[in-house]
Amino acid sequence: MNQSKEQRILNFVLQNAVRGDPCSVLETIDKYCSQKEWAMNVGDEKGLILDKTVEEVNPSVALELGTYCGYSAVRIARLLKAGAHLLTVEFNPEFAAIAKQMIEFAGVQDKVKLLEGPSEEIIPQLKKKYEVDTLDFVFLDHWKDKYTPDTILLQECNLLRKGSVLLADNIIVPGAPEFLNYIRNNPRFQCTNYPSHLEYMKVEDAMEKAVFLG
Ligand SMILES: Cn1cnc(CNC(=O)c2cc(-c3ccc(F)cc3)cc(O)c2O)c1
Ligand SMILES: [Mg+2]
Repeated sequence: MNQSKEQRILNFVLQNAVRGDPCSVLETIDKYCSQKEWAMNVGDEKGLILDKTVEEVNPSVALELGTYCGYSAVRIARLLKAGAHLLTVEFNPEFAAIAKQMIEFAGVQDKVKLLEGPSEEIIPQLKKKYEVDTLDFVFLDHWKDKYTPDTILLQECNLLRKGSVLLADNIIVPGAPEFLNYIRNNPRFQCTNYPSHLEYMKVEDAMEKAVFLG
């Protein structure tokens, strides 16, 4: 059975990156996906916006929705302080299997918990099953039509506190118009737009930061 693109990306990392070196893993994925096969990792340009936001928040508990191959999980985890951790949710079992290996190869597995399943089922379990109190940082990068329902669900489950920071990818491409309308017109969020480009392309994209005001 021929390999998936995601398997080819993982194999390229296993053969070309330095085990235990997250930066090497990120560089190698970006090299493959810019030169050989495009893939929907957040990439190195929007990745810098993600880095700056994570460093500014310095989260103890972070949540990522949409793991894919684990690129942004490695990107976030490499910046977390001792004792901090990232919970990352992936619905697609093939992607989750790739991401698990990517996270372990990068050596950040002690900081990352990969949860496989639909976000709408996992979010209501975070407090009791995963011992989360509140989330300091949330990276939204899954199905774009799930950004809004999942943001509402996070609030309903009391997982956000005053100052919790949401960062959403793909505001322009593929686009999340309903989310943008919801979050920018919601007085409980303070929003900031970060213009950028679609990963590995000259196409315009953007990220949106939304701080929960409590
Ligand atoms: C299958 N699947 C599992 N997770 C997801 C959620 N992610 C996306 O859909 C996603 C899509 C694109 C994109 C795709 C085609 C295109 F022409 C332009 C952009 C870029 C991204 O950064 C994304 O995050 C999809
Ligand atoms: Mg994305």
